[in-house]
Amino acid sequence: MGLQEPSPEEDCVKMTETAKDASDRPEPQEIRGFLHYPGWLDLAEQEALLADLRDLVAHAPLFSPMTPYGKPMSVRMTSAGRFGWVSDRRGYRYSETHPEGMPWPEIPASVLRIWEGVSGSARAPECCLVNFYGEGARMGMHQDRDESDFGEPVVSVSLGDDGLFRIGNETRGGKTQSLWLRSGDVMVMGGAARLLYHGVDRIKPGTSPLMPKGGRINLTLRVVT
Ligand SMILES: O=C(O)CCC(=O)C(=O)O
Ligand SMILES: [Fe+2]
Repeated sequence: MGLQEPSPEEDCVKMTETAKDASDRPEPQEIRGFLHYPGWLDLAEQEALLADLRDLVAHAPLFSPMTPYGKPMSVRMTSAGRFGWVSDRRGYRYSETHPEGMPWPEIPASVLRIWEGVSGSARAPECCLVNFYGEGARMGMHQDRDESDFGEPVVSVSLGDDGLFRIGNETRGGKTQSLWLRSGDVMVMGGAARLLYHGVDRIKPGTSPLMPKGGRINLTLRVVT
């Protein structure tokens, strides 16, 4: 028996056990208008996504962007989609090519499914920015405002080490609130909260079995045009 192909009925049971539907997904927790979905991706989904990202980075290597002030950012980056986010002495902007000159790879289907599950948008994302945080990397408080339609949300996906995410206000300064983003978490930055300042203070190395060598990956999905 053990070596036989599963019967169609057994196959069907397996399908219902592995194919997630909306009711298996966590409910969001609202924080300052951002929607946090803790554990949106299970471990198998995180592993599949990581494999897709390894492939992506093989085609579009991570680079260390320079701020317009001439200081390298501590986060390494790359992108997928029609547009990628780049920064150099000329400033921050979206570009249709990687700094090495080639177009960006397509956004993996595993990533598009997350957007479809949480964004509530009728459009498809045109950029998947991939941020890699090694030990000591951080991202200063900023607004995401290089996109042309602030009616479209930015959807963020976290993998690997825990990251301390800080949410502020529509202008710089003021009181802030922080939370740890963990591997498999999704955050939707949209609606009235679309232009809130946010950043990552630090990561906690060695907190995720997904990436035993350490590091945190954050994806942000954006409609650009
Ligand atoms: O790493 C994160 O959780 C946030 C990244 C971010 O805000 C950005 O890439 O604009
Ligand atoms: Fe951001």
